[in-house]
Amino acid sequence: MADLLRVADLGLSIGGTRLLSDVSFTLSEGEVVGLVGESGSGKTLTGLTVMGLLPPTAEATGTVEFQGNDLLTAGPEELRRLRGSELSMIFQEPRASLHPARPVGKQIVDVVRAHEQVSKAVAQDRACDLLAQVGLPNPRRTLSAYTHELSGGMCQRIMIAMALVCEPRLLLADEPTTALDVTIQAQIIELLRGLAEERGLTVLLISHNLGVVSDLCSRVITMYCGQVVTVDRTDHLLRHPQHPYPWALLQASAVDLDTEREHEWTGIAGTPANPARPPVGCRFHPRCPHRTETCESTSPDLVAAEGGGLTRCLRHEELTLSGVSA
Ligand SMILES: Nc1ncnc2c1ncn2[C@@H]1O[C@H](COP(=O)(O)OP(=O)(O)OP(=O)(O)O)[C@@H](O)[C@H]1O
Repeated sequence: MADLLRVADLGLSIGGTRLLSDVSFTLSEGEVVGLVGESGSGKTLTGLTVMGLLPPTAEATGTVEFQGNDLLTAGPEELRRLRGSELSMIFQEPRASLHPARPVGKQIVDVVRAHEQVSKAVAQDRACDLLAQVGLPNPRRTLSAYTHELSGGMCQRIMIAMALVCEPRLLLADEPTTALDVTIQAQIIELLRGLAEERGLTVLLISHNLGVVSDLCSRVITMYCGQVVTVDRTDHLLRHPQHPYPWALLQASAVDLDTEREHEWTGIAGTPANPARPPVGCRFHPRCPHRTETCESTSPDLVAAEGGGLTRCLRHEELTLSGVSA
């Protein structure tokens, strides 16, 4: 499959503070890929960089190639056009992204009419179709509802409907289920899975939750302290992590290998390193049970690992880290 997105050596500073370094990964057409890591590891900033939604004081280096065009050198007009036609992003708190004092139907109609030169009546029919496609019962009635009349899961379905207006090729979903209860989380994940399969939509699912990611994604990118530390197939990552960080994430989240669901989050010992002041050497070394003196002084590159993935661990060839036990 052709690469839809190719991020290479991405670095990002905001207001002179370095927050992302050497972020590299690819997404193929139609792939659903997870981007995981603890809070502050740089997942959202990576998504916002792809969308061109950074604050004015941001400076990005490297390349973010989408369908062969470098988004980092694209002008604001071109980025706006892409966001209106090829790229969409949904966020953690859907209610916060919707206007509380306007019926949701009007808000979807606005988005439709911002993209297509159609009458209000046609835009309303399109809004209704979209609500049906994201599994909302009674779409006509939902169009006239306000957010306070809808559940969090319904609001997220509406945000997904809005993200689909432009029929994007790539959907960035930033913690789309975190604010929802477990049953609704599963329904939203099923919806995303269906959309990816039926539309060939490429999805980058940003989450700290390995259970959610392992349910939906064929590959997983792990970030720590502003860097990508592994890229691997999900099944391989769960059984044979090639880096002590995803290994620790797996142990801490206790993913059950039989169901591939996360049942408890206990956290990793130690404090996440701050990307603005990263440790010398391997950024994970202060929390790594396998560190050596070399890890304290030598920065590892992202290199090929056993199983076909990539890892940023100096000791990956000698360590045998087994995944979580069922
Ligand atoms: N606009 C900004 N200005 C300065 N620092 C920022 C800005 N946005 C994010 N950061 C910092 O960059 C780092 C990465 O943030 P980011 O939001 O990408 O992390 P994350 O992995 O998505 O975490 P979370 O899961 O909590 O959303 C954090 O240390 C954060 O405080």
